[in-house]
Amino acid sequence: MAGTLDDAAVAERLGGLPAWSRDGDAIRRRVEAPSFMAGIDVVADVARAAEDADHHPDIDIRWRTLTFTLSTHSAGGITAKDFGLAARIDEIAARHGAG
Ligand SMILES: C[C@H](O)[C@H](O)[C@H]1CNC2=NC(N)=NC(=O)C2=N1
Repeated sequence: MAGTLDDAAVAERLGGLPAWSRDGDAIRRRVEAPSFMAGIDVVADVARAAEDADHHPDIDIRWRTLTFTLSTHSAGGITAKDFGLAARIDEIAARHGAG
């Protein structure tokens, strides 16, 4: 589908984002926050970044563990937009002391 990255391009970009891995038509990372509320703050900042980018992750919250899953539904796969938001999520997690 137009805009989707091929397997080699996905693998190359994942090389620059070591916390992320591929799962089919999506990329995913887990974030461990220092506390439940710190995790919620991460989610709130990611939500703002997602709105700015008009690109929205799936988010799973389990106490201090957050899982972010990114895929471009309109394109039917992984695009540069997913990697752009992944980099933002890494910055936000680091700012909140989450890893
Ligand atoms: C109209 C709007 O741009 C689209 O619905 C956007 C919104 N956020 C989105 N987020 C994601 N992850 N995939 C999309 O295809 C998508 N589409």
